[in-house]
Amino acid sequence: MTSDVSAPPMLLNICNMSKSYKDYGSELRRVASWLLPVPMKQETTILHDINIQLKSGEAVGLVGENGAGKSTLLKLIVGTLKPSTGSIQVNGSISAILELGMGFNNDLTGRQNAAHSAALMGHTPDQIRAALPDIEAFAEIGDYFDQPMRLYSSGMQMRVAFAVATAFRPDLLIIDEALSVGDAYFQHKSFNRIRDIQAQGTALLIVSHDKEAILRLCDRVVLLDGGTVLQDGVPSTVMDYYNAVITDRDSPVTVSELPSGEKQTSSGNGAAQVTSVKLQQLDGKSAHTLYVGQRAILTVDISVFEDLPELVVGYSIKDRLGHTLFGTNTFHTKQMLTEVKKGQTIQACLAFDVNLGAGNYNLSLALHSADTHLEHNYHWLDYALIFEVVNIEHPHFIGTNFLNTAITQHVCSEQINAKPLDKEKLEHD
Ligand SMILES: Nc1ncnc2c1ncn2[C@@H]1O[C@H](COP(=O)(O)OP(=O)(O)OP(=O)(O)O)[C@@H](O)[C@H]1O
Repeated sequence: MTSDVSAPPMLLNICNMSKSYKDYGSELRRVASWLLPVPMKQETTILHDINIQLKSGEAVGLVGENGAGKSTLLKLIVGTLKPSTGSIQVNGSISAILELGMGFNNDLTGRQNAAHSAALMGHTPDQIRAALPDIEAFAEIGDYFDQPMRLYSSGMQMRVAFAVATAFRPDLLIIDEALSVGDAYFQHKSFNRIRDIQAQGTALLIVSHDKEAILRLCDRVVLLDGGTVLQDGVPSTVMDYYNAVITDRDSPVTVSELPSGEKQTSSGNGAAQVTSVKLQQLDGKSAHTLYVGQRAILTVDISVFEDLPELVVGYSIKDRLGHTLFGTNTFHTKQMLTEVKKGQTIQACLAFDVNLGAGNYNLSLALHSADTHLEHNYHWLDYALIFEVVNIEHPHFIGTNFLNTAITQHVCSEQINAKPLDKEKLEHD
C-alpha cells in the first residue's frame, strides 16, 4: 500500500459532523439536566452529517437560504460551538469576522478591543503593539478608535472587526456576511484587502448573499440547504443550482452535462416550457459566433401546458465565470402576456446589440409570473445557448462591455489657448 507523503494535510477537514440543540423547555430544567436525568422536550438537528474539506489557499463560498445553517457551521469551525457528533480538524491559524459585535466589549475602546481580540488569536504583546497602527489606519474611524465601542455605529464596529481580523495573515480567513456591511468606500477597501491576503496564500471561507462577490472571490461554492450539503463544486454551477432551488420547493431541478462539458440547470413547475431557442444575425443566419456591436435576434419557442394569468419571458447573458452581464424580462419591458391558455404556443423574439467584449458567453432563459421567478417559476433554463463574440471591426478594447467610444483631441501649444472640446464630433453617429 502506498500513500502520498508529499500531499499536505487538509487545512480544514469536517467529517460526518452534525450539530443538534437540546430544548429542555426552561433554563432551570437545562441546568438541572447537568445533575439529574431531566427529560428534554425536543432535540433539533441544525446540521446533518456535514463533510467539507478545504485545502491551503483555496477560496470557498458558503451559500444557502436564511436558516440553512451557515453561521452555525462557521461558529463550529472557529470553535465557539462544539459538534454533537463527527469531527472538525483545522491545521492552521484562523481569523474570523463573524456576527457583528461578537467578541467585542462595548465598554472598551476600539483600540482596547482590537488588542484584546488579537491576544485571543494568540498574538504576543509585541506583535499586537506593532500591528495596532495598521489596524487604526485601516479602520479609519478617527478619534472614535479611543472611544468606548458603545458609541460606535454598526459600520464602525465592522471596520474595527475587519481591520483586526486581517491585520495578521491567517491560514484561513472566515467572513460571515461582512462583505456588504459598511459604506461603499469601505466595502471596496475590504474587498481589495481580502484579495491581497488571498494572493499571499490565505484560504477563504465566505458566507455572503452577494452572488457577484462569491463568484469573484471563490474557487468553489458549497450550498447548504436545511442543514445538509446540497451541492459542492464549481461556483457558476452551484450558483445556478441555488437560483433554481430558492423557488418553488416542489418543482424538480435537473442538472445535465452538455457536450461542451458545462452543467445545464433546468427548473420549474412545467406550466410553460421553452421548446427551442435560436440565435440569429439580422439577415436570419443562425449564429453561434457574433460580432462586437452587431444586432442579434434571439427566438424562443414556448409551449403552454396550463392556463396562466401571467407569463413573463426573460433572458440573461453570463460570462464563462457565471457573472451576469445583462438580464431583463417582459415584466420590465411592460410586455407581460396575460390570460395565456393551455395548449397555446408562443414565439418570443428578443433583439439586442451585442455590446460585449470578445469571448464566450452563455444565455439563460426564464418563464415565470411577475417580475422574478421566485413565486411561480414555470421554466428556468441555464446554458440555453452558448455563443462566442469576436471583434473584427472595432479598435482593440478590454473588458466584457463594449462602449462605442468616439475620441477627439486637441494638442494646444499654450494652455491659455486651449479650445473647448468639440461636442458635435463626440456625438454618436
Ligand atoms: N442556540 C440555538 N438553539 C436552537 N436553534 C438554533 C440556535 N442557533 C441557531 N439555531 C437555528 O439553527 C438554524 C440555522 O441558523 P443559522 O444562523 O446557522 O443559519 P444561517 O444559514 O446562518 O441563516 P442566515 O442566512 O439567516 O444568517 C436556524 O433554524 C436557527 O433558528
